[in-house]
Amino acid sequence: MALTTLQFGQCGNQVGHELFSTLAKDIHSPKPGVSARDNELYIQNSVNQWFEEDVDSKKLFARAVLVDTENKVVQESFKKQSSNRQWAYNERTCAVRSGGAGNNWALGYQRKGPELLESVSEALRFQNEKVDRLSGIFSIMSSAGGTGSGVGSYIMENIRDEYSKKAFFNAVVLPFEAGEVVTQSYNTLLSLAKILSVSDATLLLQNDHLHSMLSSLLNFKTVGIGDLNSLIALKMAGSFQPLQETPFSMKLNMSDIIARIAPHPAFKYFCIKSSPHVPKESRRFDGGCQWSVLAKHMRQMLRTNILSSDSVSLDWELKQPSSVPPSVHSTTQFSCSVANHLVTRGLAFSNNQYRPEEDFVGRGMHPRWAPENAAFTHSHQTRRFNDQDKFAFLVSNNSQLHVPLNTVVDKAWKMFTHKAYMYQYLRFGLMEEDFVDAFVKLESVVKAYKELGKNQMSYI
Ligand SMILES: Nc1nc2c(ncn2[C@@H]2O[C@H](COP(=O)(O)OP(=O)(O)OP(=O)(O)O)[C@@H](O)[C@H]2O)c(=O)[nH]1
Repeated sequence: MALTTLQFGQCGNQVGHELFSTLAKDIHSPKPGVSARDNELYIQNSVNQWFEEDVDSKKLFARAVLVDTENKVVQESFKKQSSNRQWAYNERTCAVRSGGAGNNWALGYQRKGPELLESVSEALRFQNEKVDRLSGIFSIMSSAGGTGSGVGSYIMENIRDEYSKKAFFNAVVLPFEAGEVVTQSYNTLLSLAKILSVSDATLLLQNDHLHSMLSSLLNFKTVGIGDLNSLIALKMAGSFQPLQETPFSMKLNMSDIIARIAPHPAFKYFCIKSSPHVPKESRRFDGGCQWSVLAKHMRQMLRTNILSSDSVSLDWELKQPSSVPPSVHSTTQFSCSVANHLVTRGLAFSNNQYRPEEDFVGRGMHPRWAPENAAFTHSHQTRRFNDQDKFAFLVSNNSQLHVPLNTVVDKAWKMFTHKAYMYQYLRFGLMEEDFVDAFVKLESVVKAYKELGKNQMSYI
């Protein structure tokens, strides 16, 4: 099953580059921990999903289209790969204009998007006609600038019909709350609202949260953009690299996961939680941790504080799993999930000792309308990942997602009531009604996720 990745703007291109580097590193892992045959099968599946392989040189070419309104980042991607012998981009799959999009969704959506549409469509066709079975289109962008958000939403909207039978999903990087772009809340609001009607599912990635993970779990003294991207790429690759059929877990590909994680049109967002993130020098730890401990730790990440309606009380993703069972406060409860998909990678998983569904399926963990067997799925892959014996990922669509979405709506609304920076958008043809429509759409999503949270049950 093949996917084509669309990389939009500075962030989309940098994250995309890091994703393909992580995938190539995983493919070429010197210590896969499985038989040569199983390793070969995994590599074949992974290459088919993400890359084109040159028959003679065996070099991998990313099945990607690079889109930007400035040449710089795309050029840098090509420069970086001249020293990289494992994989490359194909030069025919770039769609680039000059001038930038000035951190303005309206400039990106109204001007630059239409200018780029034809070359993006051509580049996509060039990539896709080489593929036997295309399963989906995966777009990556940030929401704060003008290109990722504006051009990204315009292109997604305008190519949707051509790929109406394919999984169509995207990853959006949300800006730092104390962000560097003054109009970032408007851009985020407008792009999330637009993408909502065209994407089957949207992975939300929060720069602030990723930053906290790197500083508190991996002890980074300073965190650069490249570090954030490595973590994003790790989460994506860990969740979407090939999985295997076992007696107790399901072999799902990326589009199966998307269909399961966002089964309802009102709940199309998801996040990826992962553990354990261990500094290299203390890697001894991860092999010693039981799968049951790791899976229970992942479940803790679904806890919220019932005394605070707006925030997650203790973020368990910022803690290392401990072999001591967590002490649980009566003030915490599980957030209600539309769906959770647990991916475990590494040492064999035996369900004689532990069945994760016992921890992830139960009273109040899912809305009443969600069939319990579909609301939680588990997939395993025995091949080692990221040079660790055990790594778990939780792809989760749960009520906590209302928090980052609500923050965006609140901040944008405060600016909108003062008409702040509106002229920048109106001069590119946007109208106040477009903002009002976007607020209505996103507020209804926030409300749906908040209501979902009311299904949650106190810990018993
Ligand atoms: N995680 C991550 N965030 C990034 C990266 N590059 C930029 N950002 C964030 O993305 C937002 C800015 O968006 P960009 O992608 O730079 O902008 P753009 O889409 O290229 O749009 P224009 O600059 O207006 O043409 C800010 O919130 C940055 O913090 C990156 O490589 N990784």
